[in-house]
Amino acid sequence: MRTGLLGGSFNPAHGGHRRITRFTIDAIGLDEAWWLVSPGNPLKPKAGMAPLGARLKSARAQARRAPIVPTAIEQALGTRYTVDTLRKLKNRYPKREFVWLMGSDNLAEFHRWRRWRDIARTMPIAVIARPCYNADALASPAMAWFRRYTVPVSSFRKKGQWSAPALVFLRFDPDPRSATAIRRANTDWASQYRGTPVRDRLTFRTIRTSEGS
Ligand SMILES: Nc1ncnc2c1ncn2[C@@H]1O[C@H](COP(=O)(O)OP(=O)(O)OP(=O)(O)O)[C@@H](O)[C@H]1O
Ligand SMILES: O=C(O)c1ccc[n+]([C@@H]2O[C@H](COP(=O)([O-])O)[C@@H](O)[C@H]2O)c1
Repeated sequence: MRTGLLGGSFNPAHGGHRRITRFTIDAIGLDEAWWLVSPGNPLKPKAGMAPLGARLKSARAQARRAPIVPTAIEQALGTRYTVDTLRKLKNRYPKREFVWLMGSDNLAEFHRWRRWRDIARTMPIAVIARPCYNADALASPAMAWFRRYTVPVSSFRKKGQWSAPALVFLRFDPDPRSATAIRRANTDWASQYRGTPVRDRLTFRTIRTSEGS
């Protein structure tokens, strides 16, 4: 099973997440993608972060009828840093072939992530172009290191084992949507997702929608 992993705050999930994920599934030949709804991005402030359950519910709504599985598995694994999450996921699902997915805004900051080169050695990475961030991403310290590992899309689609480090840069119709814009327009977006707890379909855990993550 070729599985893409899109980590994020999903505060809230939006149509841009759905669109880039579906494009990526088609472009690099994935069976499905998991959205790892983060208990808390280590580089982002806690203030303004909606409860994990509400963010997971918003992800469920956006993933409907698509081969996308939203999950709060990092909470179950007890991990915050991506390097730890990916190592544990590979141990837990040894038969899956994973690829890490992220928008170009994250590539621009990637050199600040804990042990980012180890992340790159753990699994291949697909970066999705994002309006306003591509120039910074391509000029970033991480990209200077990745340059020698950059591969064309066609090599991702080939059958057989993926190798790492490998980075593919995907350019689709740019999608300007962002969670920041949604929060600006509606500071209380999470209220529509309050109420009944949400069951994580991957971990079978039940997560409340009213409290901090
Ligand atoms: N419109 C988009 N185009 C490309 N990548 C995107 C887009 N929106 C989100 N992503 C990527 O999806 C992942 C999860 O994003 P996240 O949940 O942080 O949403 P966001 O819209 O970037 O949020 P915020 O505005 O709060 O930073 C990240 O890798 C991010 O780069
Ligand atoms: O591991 C790190 O050091 C690290 C630093 C910043 C962000 N991340 C991960 O990057 C993903 C995108 O986060 P975000 O908040 O930009 O949507 C999410 O899975 C975070 O846990 C990871």
